[in-house]
Amino acid sequence: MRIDVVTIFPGYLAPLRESLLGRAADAGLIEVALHDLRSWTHDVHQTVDDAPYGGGPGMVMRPQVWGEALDAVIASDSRPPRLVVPAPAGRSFTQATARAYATEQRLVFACGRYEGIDQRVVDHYSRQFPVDEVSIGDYVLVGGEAAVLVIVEAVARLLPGVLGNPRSAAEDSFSDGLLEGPAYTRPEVWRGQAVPEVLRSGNHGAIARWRRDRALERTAKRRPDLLAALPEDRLDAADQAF
Ligand SMILES: CC(C)N1CCN(Cc2ccc(Cn3ccc4ccc(-c5n[nH]c(N)c5C#N)cc43)cc2)CC1
Repeated sequence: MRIDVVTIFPGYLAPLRESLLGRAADAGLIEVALHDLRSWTHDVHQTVDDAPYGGGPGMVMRPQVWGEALDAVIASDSRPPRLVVPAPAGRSFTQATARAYATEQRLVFACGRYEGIDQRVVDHYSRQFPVDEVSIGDYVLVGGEAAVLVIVEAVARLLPGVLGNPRSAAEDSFSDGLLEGPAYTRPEVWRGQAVPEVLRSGNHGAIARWRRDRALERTAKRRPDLLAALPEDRLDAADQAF
């Protein structure tokens, strides 16, 4: 997978080259290219923003510079892109979105700042490629860069060969629609707290049941919306207690 990120703060995306993603890049599983939006400005001040039509606070990012940048970046590789634009008003980015993006050959991220990017940029490219405006959560950030770090990590970990243990991605939260339950490791007792007996029993059936119960219990308490959204056939008779 090729990932291009256009931003006025390329240094913000440096973590994409660290650890998990760094190894994936070194292994050729992911190619990451960072592009400074200001490279496509033509004035001495490298202006990327202007006052909003209709008035209001803040500034909006100019369409001309984004158009020149995205034209150049998209043309730099033959793989067809999905353009991803993080935005507070975007559709929610979920694990299902991450799974869908993991099947793409190429993702191009447009990181806005200020009050966002002139809408005509999204409208223009939507006529040529799939374009998604996505939000990583119901809180307000200052720009799209943090969202790109989140999205790229959530997607990259699903790519074959990126995670040391592929079962992790298959069994983590949200994969079966539930939150995962509590996890434990040695020592058996820590500050007077013992590991639940069943996990040391060697009874794999009982362990699986206990883990399922804890996942259902936690989901019911913390994310009843996920439980309500589960298809009927995903809950068996033993689950009905939740
Ligand atoms: C004055 C008043 C009526 N306005 C009302 C609407 N407000 C919306 C507004 C607020 C902040 C920003 C800053 N910003 C620029 C680009 C950008 C990309 C993503 C995000 C972002 N924030 N939160 C997420 N989950 C995000 C994601 N993904 C934020 C971004 C842009 C836009 C702005 C203020």
